[in-house]
Amino acid sequence: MSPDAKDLIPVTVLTGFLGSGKTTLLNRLVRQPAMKDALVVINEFGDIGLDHRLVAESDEHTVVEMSSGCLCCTIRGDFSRTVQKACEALERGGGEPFSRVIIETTGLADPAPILHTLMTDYWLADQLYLDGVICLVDAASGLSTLNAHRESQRQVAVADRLLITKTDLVDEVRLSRLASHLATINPAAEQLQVRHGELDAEHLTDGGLPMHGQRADRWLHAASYAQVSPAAGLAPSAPGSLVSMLAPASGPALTRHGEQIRSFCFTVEEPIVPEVLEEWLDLLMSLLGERILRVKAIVKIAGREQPLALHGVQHIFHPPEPLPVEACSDGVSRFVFITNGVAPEAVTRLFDYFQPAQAS
Ligand SMILES: Nc1nc2c(ncn2[C@@H]2O[C@H](COP(=O)(O)OP(=O)(O)OP(=O)(O)O)[C@@H](O)[C@H]2O)c(=O)[nH]1
Repeated sequence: MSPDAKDLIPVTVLTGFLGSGKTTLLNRLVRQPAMKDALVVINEFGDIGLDHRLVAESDEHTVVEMSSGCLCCTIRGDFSRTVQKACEALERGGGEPFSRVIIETTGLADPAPILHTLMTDYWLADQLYLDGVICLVDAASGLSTLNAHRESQRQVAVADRLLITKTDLVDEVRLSRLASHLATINPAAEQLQVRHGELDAEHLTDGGLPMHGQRADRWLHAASYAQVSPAAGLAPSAPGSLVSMLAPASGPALTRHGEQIRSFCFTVEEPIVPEVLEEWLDLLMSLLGERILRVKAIVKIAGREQPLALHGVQHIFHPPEPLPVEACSDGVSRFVFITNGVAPEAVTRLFDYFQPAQAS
């Protein structure tokens, strides 16, 4: 369902490695008038509820503490119940619904499971929509953290917006080195600099699925990525020969943890037959789902006036959202892939495999 078809509550997922400044930012944010009716869901890692005590100081806001473990890996089911209980309590008390939900992940979390939960949990998907993933990166330690921890790379890779924090601790040269490195992992994410958590709450909003043409461009940022097209002119691939493409290919250097973040935009000029789209994505996700960190697409379907927005994390896709016609005014479908070591050719060859044979 389209977010404006029903009053769904926007969700911001706030991620970033340990010590990157998430709590500092949240403490500032929750004091802004725009955040008055927000629900902040935080979680702890280990026994020290430092985050909670700090955020709880702001008594205008409902803060739900998850009592044990890490949101993304041990208490995913509880996450749904926690948000549900908070919403129901508010309703019983006659309060207005939450204007926004902010989920702070632990510094060690891979955000993908949280995004899966938002897409697949029946209750959550009926009440909330993802309005964006915001990732904090410490200007001083960000480069070494990215090199050493794959969670940190994944957090950056799936983000819609990157906040470079602690910019007071580094000079311009280090800052621009970090900014360039972040752009190689995630070329489309807007980068903002933040000192001591000072950020206008408006920067938390509008990272999610597009509701009108202009936002659609901003959401996809297709032009920021390396462009690839169907492998026109190449002999159709047998499925067996595709297997060789599925190994991580040459490209950006592997990190110590074997991650090789690659992103690209696959462009298809002609409207896509719905069955081709379905079969291609099915096979792609079943063969490569674990290595596809995020997919966003605006697709022109053959025989359908309204384009569709697609949005997936690993092998899970959000139900397609119909968009206004102007969101795809040139009729070209664009798929942005952020992957761990998937060669663009694997995506394009698989697509070609499902194309109807051309009469010679
Ligand atoms: N110099 C400087 N220090 C900052 C800034 N932002 C945050 N800090 C400090 O960095 C440390 C870590 O910040 P937190 O906000 O606790 O980071 P976090 O991401 O919540 O940390 P975890 O909960 O461990 O993941 C704290 O001592 C903050 O005071 C900044 O802009 N400049």
